[in-house]
Amino acid sequence: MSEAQRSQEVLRAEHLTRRLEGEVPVTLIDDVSLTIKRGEFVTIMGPSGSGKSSLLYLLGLLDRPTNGRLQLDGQDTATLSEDALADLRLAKLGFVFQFHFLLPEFSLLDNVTLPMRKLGRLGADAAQARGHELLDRLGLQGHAHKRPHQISGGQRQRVAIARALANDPLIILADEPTGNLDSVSSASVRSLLQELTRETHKTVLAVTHDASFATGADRSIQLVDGRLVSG
Ligand SMILES: Nc1ncnc2c1ncn2[C@@H]1O[C@H](COP(=O)(O)OP(=O)(O)OP(=O)(O)O)[C@@H](O)[C@H]1O
Repeated sequence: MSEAQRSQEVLRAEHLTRRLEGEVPVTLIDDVSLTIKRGEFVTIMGPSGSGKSSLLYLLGLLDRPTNGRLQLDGQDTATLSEDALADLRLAKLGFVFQFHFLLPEFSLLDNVTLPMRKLGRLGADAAQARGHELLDRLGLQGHAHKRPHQISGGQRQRVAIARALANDPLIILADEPTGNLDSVSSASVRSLLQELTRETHKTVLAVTHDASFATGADRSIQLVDGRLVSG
């Protein structure tokens, strides 16, 4: 493989396996190998309990495999400490979950600038300016100083996307991002994520039950019983 091809890869999983030991051992993910390229919009689909969230957690460095290797942006992650993994997540990954996980006592702007303040790359003024820019981009202009309970569920999810974009991540990982939304808000969140891949060349990896998500995706990964069956 040439260097140029390799640099297009943002994630490379080789034989990833995640087993839970115990009286009755459970294999959540079973020998999954895949590569994700820069700018791809990939959905992860499959029946309930097939391991979609487990795979996303492994790919998002929120869990460690029992076997196999994972490279993020060319870096092997196996030997990294918990702190180093947290730093890598903060700098290179953005997460959107089914529940927004916004901090209720913080304004929307503070929720969005929090990851920037943690990373410390931008000064306070630049972080505020970027926070406003992201909220505006996501159709939340005029709401920056509201708190999460003062806006709708669809708007909260858009704030969660703005927060995921805060540190200009390489990859956005989304776990059922439209699972709690009505159909209109779902469509808006879906098209926002799709626009992001087109406009900013972000890579999006989304677990979803929503077939219309897959229609607009570059690729759909199918899981059954923790195994990759296509994609
Ligand atoms: N901590 C755990 N202990 C025991 N079993 C677990 C644990 N976490 C997940 N599982 C099991 O592993 C399997 C995969 O779970 P996972 O949540 O990854 O599936 P999923 O495809 O995302 O499901 P859903 O679509 O219902 O959210 C399921 O059978 C689940 O019950």
